[in-house]
Amino acid sequence: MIEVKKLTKQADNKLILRGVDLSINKGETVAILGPNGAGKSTLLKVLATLIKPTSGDIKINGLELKKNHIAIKKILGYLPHSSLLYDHYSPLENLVFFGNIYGVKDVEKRAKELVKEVGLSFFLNEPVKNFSRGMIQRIAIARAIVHEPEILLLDEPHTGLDQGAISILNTVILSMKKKGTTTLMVTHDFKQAAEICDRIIIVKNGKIVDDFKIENQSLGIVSEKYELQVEGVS
Ligand SMILES: Nc1ncnc2c1ncn2[C@@H]1O[C@H](COP(=O)(O)OP(=O)(O)OP(=O)(O)O)[C@@H](O)[C@H]1O
Repeated sequence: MIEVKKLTKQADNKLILRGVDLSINKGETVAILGPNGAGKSTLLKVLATLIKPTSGDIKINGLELKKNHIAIKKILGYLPHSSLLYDHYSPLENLVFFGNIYGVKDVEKRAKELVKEVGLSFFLNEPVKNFSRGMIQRIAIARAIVHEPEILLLDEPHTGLDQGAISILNTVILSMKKKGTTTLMVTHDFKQAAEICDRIIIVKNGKIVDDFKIENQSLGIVSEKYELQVEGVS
């Protein structure tokens, strides 16, 4: 459960988030859409405890973010724009390294399973520096879920992935959803948002301007509402 009240974020005299109120239930898969510069990544970074809000309250699983960021970090999986991987390490070494930080049990077994899940077993021991952007993104996704987080925060997860990898990622997100994981996903890809999310939030100028549930993977409704809110087309 994520509860955000009157959240603002200011940087360099610019108000990036202007009073965000948001409540997300356990197990929901939520897409955050919006134009460039709307504040989507900033919202995700605040929730990921990477940057501090200027004002407002955030509670995650009933814990206040301000006071409990270490406990909260353990239940979060965050995929930023950059992969956070070590270039000279292989996928196995990277995942074992990050798994150990989170105290993952049988970490080598878990790492190998994840590399298989993202379809890169053949490259298990190759240094990541030799990988393509899409391959790096696959391992970055594995890194974000190595500790089986309760909450997944994904910043443009589909970017750079080929069709095969997109379907692997969607399978990973949906299978985590079945286990009760809550996912927030910033994306520009309406098709993927409609396909795997059950709720859409539209952010514009640092505010939530629409928040609705979708059923039956309805891409049409997503595009229609986005155009209405962001491009002012009715
Ligand atoms: N640390 C910072 N200092 C100053 N301005 C910042 C900072 N971080 C972000 N901004 C500005 O805040 C605005 C929102 O940035 P953010 O990255 O959250 O947007 P976004 O909605 O994720 O955009 P995109 O779709 O392009 O990734 C942008 O104008 C950005 O330049």
